[in-house]
Amino acid sequence: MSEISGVDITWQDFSVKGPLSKTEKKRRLKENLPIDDKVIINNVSGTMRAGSFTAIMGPSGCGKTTMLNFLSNRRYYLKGLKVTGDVLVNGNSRKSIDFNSITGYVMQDDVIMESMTVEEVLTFTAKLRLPAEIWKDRIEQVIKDLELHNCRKSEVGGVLKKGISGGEKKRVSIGIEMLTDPAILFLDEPTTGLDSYNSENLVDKLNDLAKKGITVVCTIHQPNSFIYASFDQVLLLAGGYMMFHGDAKDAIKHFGDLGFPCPKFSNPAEHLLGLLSPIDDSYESRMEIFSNAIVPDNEVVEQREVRHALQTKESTFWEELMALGGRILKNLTRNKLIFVFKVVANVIFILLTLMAFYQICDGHSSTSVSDRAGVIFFILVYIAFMAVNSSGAYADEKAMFIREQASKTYRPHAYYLSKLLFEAPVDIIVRVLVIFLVYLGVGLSLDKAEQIFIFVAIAVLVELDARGWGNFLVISIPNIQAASAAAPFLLIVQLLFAGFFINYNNIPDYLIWLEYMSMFKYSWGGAMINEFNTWDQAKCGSNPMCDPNDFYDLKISLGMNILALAILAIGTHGFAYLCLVKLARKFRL
Ligand SMILES: Nc1ncnc2c1ncn2[C@@H]1O[C@H](COP(=O)(O)OP(=O)(O)OP(=O)(O)O)[C@@H](O)[C@H]1O
Repeated sequence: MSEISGVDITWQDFSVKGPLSKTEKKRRLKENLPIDDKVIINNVSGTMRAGSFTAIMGPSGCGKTTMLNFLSNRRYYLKGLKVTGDVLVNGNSRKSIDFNSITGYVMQDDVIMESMTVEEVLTFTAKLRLPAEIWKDRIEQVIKDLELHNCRKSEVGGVLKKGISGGEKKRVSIGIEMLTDPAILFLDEPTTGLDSYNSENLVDKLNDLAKKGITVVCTIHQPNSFIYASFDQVLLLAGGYMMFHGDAKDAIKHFGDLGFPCPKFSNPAEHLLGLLSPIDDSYESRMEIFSNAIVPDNEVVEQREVRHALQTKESTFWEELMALGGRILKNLTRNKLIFVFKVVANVIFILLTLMAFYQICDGHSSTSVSDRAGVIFFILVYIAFMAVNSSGAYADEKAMFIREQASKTYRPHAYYLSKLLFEAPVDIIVRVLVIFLVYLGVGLSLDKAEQIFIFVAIAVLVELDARGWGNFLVISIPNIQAASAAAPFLLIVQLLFAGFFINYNNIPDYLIWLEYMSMFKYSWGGAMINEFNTWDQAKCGSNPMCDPNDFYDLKISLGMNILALAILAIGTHGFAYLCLVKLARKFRL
């Protein structure tokens, strides 16, 4: 590990107030009590020294996570709260330094690309954030420090595919943050979900990192006695106060001296949490004793330079695009099941369509006109529904995107473009093959060779439009289930106003804007004009249907329909991209 100039972090007069819950507000209103904001943390100050390992502990709801968010500057998570106080780093105001570049934050959940190996995960971040001369050595160092040799070539895995263990996964999450050699490492409940062996092992590793000069700060729920003994510092929060901050061993003595000794053979952490939790009638009196005995932590830190020992870099757009593209391709080739499913779904579609509509369009009767209109509509609808669902990758990767944005690993436009250039083409190639086969099989017009190519071009634009809508929904709606429910609804509305179910003339004026936004209006209209381009009305007869342009009120030219589809594609992807930028801004530190 490179030499870190140690960093002391000081917080001064930190207070947090938050809105009352609805039920509490109702109760207070009923009892004529004031309904002011509740105090979550009340004017606390203190310092964590370089090279210390501090655990923030306290009963549920005491403000541990809020405190960690404040210290680590994760402002988005403090939204809705009234927060006051300052943070100093080596005696300098946090605002005066690039705080993000000297910190790492490990989220409670390990959000890592499941199909990649441990080494690939580390390489992805290292290549983007570190200069070419050092990234390989740095990966080796992190693997050594976090003892990841045994699993370096193993896939991370997930719920459906067994991969590395939970403890290893957590160490990989820490490793990603450690690549840039941060001076301060924040961890939100790092042992949650781990068995005691893995928890102890992890805490050991964190202790080792602290011994190398890093200021390690974590929140923790109920550590066992071995883990408690591994902390050098504990910060105990309860009832809005910092009840204790200092040596973990001194905490036992402090509360013992106040008349609450830790019983023999019991877990000190459990004993302390029991004392600080409202579990019995004597809670109020205990709190009074503890708050009167608070030793203020007003240690003055002399001002000194904040120096980041390791040189990091800002990657170029091209590097980001290539790294993201490589990750997408690895993910695609390793998730064979998804690929197989897509191929099978398309093959079934071809077979069913050909069984139902084989050469149905071959004819010159009025029935053939409605058959052609129906088949064209059916193919376009199929493409749109398949494409709108392909935005799932954005949903699966949202948490990972947020983590990577918080550490500014790449820019949102590189991410969005990588999806369009590396993920979409695989689907589009499959779809083009399907459309060729179906077009020939159902017997759509081949009077002019370009007709089939124009139809394919229209279908690809529908694919892009639907993908744009899908991306927009998945990125802009925070709830994935709500976004999935909205996608078919959005398509159904566009279907209704395509001109197939309701003739354009019959659409009420106040709903006309829905017609203009319908990708089916332009794709179906364009494909119909293309299909009947060479139509010989004389062979069909006098049935009104024999003049499809007039019967279906197809007024927009083929070129204009294609242009409208292209504008819709640019518009929907543009909106989706803007939502992605907004999402990234929320979480970028
Ligand atoms: N953004 C917010 N808006 C409103 N209230 C909030 C917000 N964030 C936290 N709170 C409230 O602040 C209090 C402290 O929450 P916090 O999550 O920090 O506690 P915690 O000690 O980490 O809890 P736990 O151990 O259960 O995770 C809770 O009452 C919570 O409801």
